[in-house]
Amino acid sequence: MSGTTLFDKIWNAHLVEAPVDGRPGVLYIDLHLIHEVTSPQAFSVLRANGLPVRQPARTVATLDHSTPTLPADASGKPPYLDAATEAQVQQLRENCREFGVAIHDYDSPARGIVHVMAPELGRTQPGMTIVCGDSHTSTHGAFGALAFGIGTTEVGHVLATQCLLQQKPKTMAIDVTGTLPADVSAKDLILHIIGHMGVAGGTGHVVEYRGPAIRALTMEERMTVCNMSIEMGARAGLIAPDQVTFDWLKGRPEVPSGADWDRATTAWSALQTDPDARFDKVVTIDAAAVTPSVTWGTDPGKVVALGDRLPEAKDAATRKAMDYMQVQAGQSMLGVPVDVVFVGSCTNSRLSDLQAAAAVLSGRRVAERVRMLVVPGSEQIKRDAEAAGLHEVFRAAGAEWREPGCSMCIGMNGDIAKPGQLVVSTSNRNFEGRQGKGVRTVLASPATAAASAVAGAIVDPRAFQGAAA
Ligand SMILES: CC(C)[C@H](C(=O)O)[C@@H](O)C(=O)O
Ligand code: SF4
Repeated sequence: MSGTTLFDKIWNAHLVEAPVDGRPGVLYIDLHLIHEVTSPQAFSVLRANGLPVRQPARTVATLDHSTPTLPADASGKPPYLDAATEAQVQQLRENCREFGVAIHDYDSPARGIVHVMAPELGRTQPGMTIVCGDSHTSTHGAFGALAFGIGTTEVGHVLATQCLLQQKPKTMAIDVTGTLPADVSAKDLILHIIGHMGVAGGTGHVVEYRGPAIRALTMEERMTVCNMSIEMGARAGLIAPDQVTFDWLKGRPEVPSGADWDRATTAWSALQTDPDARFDKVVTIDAAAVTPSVTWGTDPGKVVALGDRLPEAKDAATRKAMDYMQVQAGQSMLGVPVDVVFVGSCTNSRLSDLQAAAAVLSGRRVAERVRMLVVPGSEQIKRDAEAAGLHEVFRAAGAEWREPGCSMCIGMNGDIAKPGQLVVSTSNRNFEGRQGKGVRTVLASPATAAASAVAGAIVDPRAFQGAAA
């Protein structure tokens, strides 16, 4: 008999009832994260059926998508885009009060993008099952947790039962061999991987990222990688926990301490794929071959290394994407004029991301033609960044320093660009119109985004390393 994968270990430990004859299994959920967009209907269903939230202590709410990133006015009211976004926030507040769920409201020092704040609090822990009505729940897989997005109906199921009906996914290993070159980021790595796999390459699979290049990543970098797993269609991304994970978690508010910590780390250390375990699919990626990369099209699989030429427009979908993005087969993305730069989102809004952008901007100016927004992922990151003086670097360079939230990643709060504008964005999706009607999104690393803000056009950030003269 062959060994067991990390995925199977977590799956088996949480199975209340195994899937049989095509019927889904019942999976126990350790942590349910909720935000204002995908939870209102679920609470309405509970209310209509007279059901309580089964385990409020395993449910955590935050405000992120619809929250303004400009500070409140003199009366203390946040400047909402419209009545609908304000009502959404108010509804989550009321639902949490009525059902006894903890919410990180504006007065919470821990509020932030759901996939940023839960790890910060130490709510995200190895070996857990974690769900949220949000596709980028895959982020939490960086800790060796089985974490994936669910639909609003399922949010209701989990609220009511703390369980989820689930078909067993297939397993895939992505072995990242070698060493990532200096000045090439985790964002470049995951863009490269998605470019290689395509947007459907991971469909139906839970992907475990392995190998020396993954082991060498910090927790923040691992979160960036796992965050975008969904963009290749994967159900979830996973990285086995190790000392890097434990060091990052130790001392966080919701993490066990003392003897409980020792017991926890002993248990977590067993969360490894056995050497003889078999995956349904294995893919190998050479980290040494990764260079700064960006997207050129309207899905995250249309990736090109900076300086390389865009592919031929051989099908209608490619031609459509090129038309929308106003790019042509055979050109490079270097030198493409930039209107807006967005540094933020659950992919790249953590302290190290802001530091990478600040390192480029320090002593330099954002180009006249460019508007640049820097949006920390959480209140904690905002405090840490300000303590380190990063906000001053951004402001001195001419960038806007905002309040935490999803912001221009999706633009639900009103942070959008103008039709036709090109945004270099550190987020994870470049769909048509996502950052505003007719807006063209180019996904990039924080360093590439910041360097392009200075140049006013897409540039290779390696030309900007080191302090400005
Ligand atoms: C609003 C929410 C449902 C959505 C998601 O599921 O991912 C959003 O976070 C996104 O990034 O598109
Ligand atoms: S930052 Fe963007 S991708 Fe992440 S949860 Fe918010 S909208 Fe979704």
